[in-house]
Amino acid sequence: MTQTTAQKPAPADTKVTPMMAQFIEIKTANPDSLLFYRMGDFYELFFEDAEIASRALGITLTKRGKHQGEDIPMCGVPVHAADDYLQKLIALGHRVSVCEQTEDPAEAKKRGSKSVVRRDVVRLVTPGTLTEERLLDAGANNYLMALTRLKGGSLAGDAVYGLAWIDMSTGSFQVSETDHQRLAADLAQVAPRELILADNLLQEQDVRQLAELSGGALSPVPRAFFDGSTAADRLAHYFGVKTLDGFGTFSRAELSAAAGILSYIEKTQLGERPPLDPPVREAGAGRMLIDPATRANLELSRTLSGEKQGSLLSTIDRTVTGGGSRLLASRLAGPLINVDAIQRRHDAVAFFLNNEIMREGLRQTLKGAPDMARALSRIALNRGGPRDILSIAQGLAAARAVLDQTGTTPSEIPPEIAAARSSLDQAPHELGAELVAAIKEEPPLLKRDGNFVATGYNADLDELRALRDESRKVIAKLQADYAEELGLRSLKIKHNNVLGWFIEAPTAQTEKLTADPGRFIHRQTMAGAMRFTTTELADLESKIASAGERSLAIELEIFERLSQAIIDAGDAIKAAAQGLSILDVSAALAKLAQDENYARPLVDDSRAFDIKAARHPVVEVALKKAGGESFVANDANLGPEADEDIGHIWLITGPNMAGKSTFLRQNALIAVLAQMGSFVPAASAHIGIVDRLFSRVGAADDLARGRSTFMVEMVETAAILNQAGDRSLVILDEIGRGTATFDGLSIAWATIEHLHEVNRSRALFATHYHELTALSAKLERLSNATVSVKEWNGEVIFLHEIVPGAADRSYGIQVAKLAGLPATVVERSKQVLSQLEEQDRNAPSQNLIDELPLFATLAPPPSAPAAAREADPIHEALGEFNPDDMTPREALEALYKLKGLQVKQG
Ligand SMILES: Nc1ncnc2c1ncn2[C@@H]1O[C@H](COP(=O)(O)OP(=O)(O)OP(=O)(O)O)[C@@H](O)[C@H]1O
Repeated sequence: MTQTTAQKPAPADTKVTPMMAQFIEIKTANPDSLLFYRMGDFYELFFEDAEIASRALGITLTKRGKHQGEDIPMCGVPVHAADDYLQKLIALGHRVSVCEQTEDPAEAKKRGSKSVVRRDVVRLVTPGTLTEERLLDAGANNYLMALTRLKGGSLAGDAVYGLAWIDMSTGSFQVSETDHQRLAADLAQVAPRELILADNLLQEQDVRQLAELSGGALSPVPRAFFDGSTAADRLAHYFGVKTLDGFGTFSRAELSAAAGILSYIEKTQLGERPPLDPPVREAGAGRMLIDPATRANLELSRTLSGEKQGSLLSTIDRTVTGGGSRLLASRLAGPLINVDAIQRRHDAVAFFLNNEIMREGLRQTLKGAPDMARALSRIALNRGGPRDILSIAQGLAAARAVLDQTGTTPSEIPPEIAAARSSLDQAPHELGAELVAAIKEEPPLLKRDGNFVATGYNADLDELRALRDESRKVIAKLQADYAEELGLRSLKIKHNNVLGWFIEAPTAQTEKLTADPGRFIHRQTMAGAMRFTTTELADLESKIASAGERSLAIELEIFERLSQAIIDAGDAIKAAAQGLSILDVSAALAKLAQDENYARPLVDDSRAFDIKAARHPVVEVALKKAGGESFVANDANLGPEADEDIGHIWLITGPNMAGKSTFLRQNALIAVLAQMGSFVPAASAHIGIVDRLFSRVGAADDLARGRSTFMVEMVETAAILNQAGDRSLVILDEIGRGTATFDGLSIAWATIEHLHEVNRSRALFATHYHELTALSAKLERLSNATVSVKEWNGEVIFLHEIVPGAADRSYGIQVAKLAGLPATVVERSKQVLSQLEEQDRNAPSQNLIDELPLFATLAPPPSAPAAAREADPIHEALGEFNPDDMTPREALEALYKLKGLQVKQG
């Protein structure tokens, strides 16, 4: 992430202008961000800030005056378009201080003609503290996270880590405690946009690496932010309570992280207090642990190339509101491990599956419901506008409508839905009705533009508006009167911001006006026209202006009153917004289950993993879209026999392209879906809680961190073997592929033994090493499975069906042929293969099994295969020919050559 470290300009010297002196003072106080310095209708940037911003935004770099004899680089962005520029800079990881004029320029003038308008930084914009609708993704949470470490914090004396994360745009606030091993998974689950941590902690190599892995912009802060001795008090002070007891109990690490994040918010929001929920303790142990590599490999919320499209989340997301989409994303990021909680979510989905008419009506209503949580947050931060009030009004109206829609049902309402309905019931509906009456249907964006309060809401306002409208009519009449009196049809009364109202007539026809300067007071001469005013017109003008001013004052007063009422009812509004999101998610998952034919999984505390006729949710949809062959469903059963409680391993061999990876991933995805509370793409599924999910699928270089493909593979495998337990689900695809055959085979071999004997996890292991299938003779919980293919006329046909047994061969060469490898290479590969196979028949790997007792030190690997037996010269010559490239003459010569070789061989 880019961090902004603009050079500090030298302190003010005697030669700097007063404005530059002010800039330098403010910049010195805000060194770690780009300073947007307000000048009239622009935000200007100077010095290195200007250079960084002009490069990042692609805007022109100019200069303005001199500082210590050097030109001052400068660039600027217009205030009305500032949001777009901010968005770009924030996306690039910069932080921006917004410095506004805090007094009217007229006030400054009163202090002397040279005095500078007062300015101050009113806000520090950072990636994790955004609230503006245009800067946020409606369907994604925008988390700010704090990480702190307590040395020797655990009972065993190990370090513990405190985590706190806030979505300022909705007010959610969570804390948790974790250890070094889980840390990466916990960071990945939240996927913060910005991560703050003490500067000394960030300097530690391994912490820094983990922090970088989180993907958020890193913001180092002073260590004092996390001071443990004052943490509880600071937290209590923020929430205006005497003690935190009412919020639950928190560990020292959690308190320190929570206090740290609040200090950062106070620093960036400069006094404004976002309406945060009290912190909720998220038991890290209450979620399925999915480490960052697994999360990425399974493409849960993004594909390996970083796209949302094609991820599991985008495939299953049928929500219709921003809040629903965010809730679905966070449920998918952290599947549960509590059976009751999971079943409650399944009950809610089942309910909407059985009540289709109700569900569709509900979804229709929700479609029009605005994002109340984010509007509320803007209002509370004093950044709200009339449209935010309207959002609350419409959101509360939707809550009312949803309550009615979901009230009557022949079946019993499940607890999750009943709880959501109850929060809708307790929403401030009276306030909602008042807001609906108060705000116009399409109000302007900014309150200072006025004209957003509905007619009929305030009598004084209506009267002033009538006066204003009346005055406009009077002006129209005045124009007609003057025109007639002076016989000037081209005379017009117009308005602009500089002159206000004025009379305008073509210069050639102004004789009568200039003849009566006492009445027609000259204001301006234009090319071809002259402008005048009259006392009558000036009177009318001030009437209109004061009516405008007074009505704006009334509107602003109404705005403040309604905003305060909304803030006062903030908790109930937030709860209602959450209720709508829960209903949206449950209905969306029901719709998904119906559209895609998903089944309700049975999740319990056993070690079962029995999935019948399962499909890969994403590949299935992709195949359907392509309109070609349909997805072939497959079973998986890794559950224990009746009297054991440990998992089984399936070793899957099979041709390339047959569907091994797809099969592996679909089973992992089904576990995730089941435990996040969704139905699953299978005919049936019985899953004993999976507490940790590990996957090592595919290979990717991590050159940025200096690791080769093979190194990445081994690091990930090591993590699995060190951490997986008997409640874990492990997916391993082609372990050892990235190195020499015998090294790879040996590593894969030992890995399976370890999984079977030590980890005892439920596991799926796909491999190209057919030698491994021999292990099933030794390991009683290891079964061989293969993907069936048919061979027809030398062509291979993939059936994508998983069946018991081992593959007889790889068909790699057939796949290579399908991929378009030159025919000569394909032919030559076949020759080499048949020779290698011949050798293998003489020294089968079955021997390995007999020679290697479990965990015995590996015997030195059999010597490398002797170079392929001296090749047949005729075959070799054939390999050199490429018929497509030959002239008829060359072809004839080739034929003679072959004949000659045959004669030689006798
Ligand atoms: N069950 C299935 N039904 C239909 N098509 C499938 C199925 N499984 C896989 N496919 C198709 O086959 C393609 C290859 O699948 P996959 O990548 O899983 O093969 P693989 O055996 O892992 O191959 P390799 O060994 O080369 O990595 C997929 O992209 C998909 O289009």
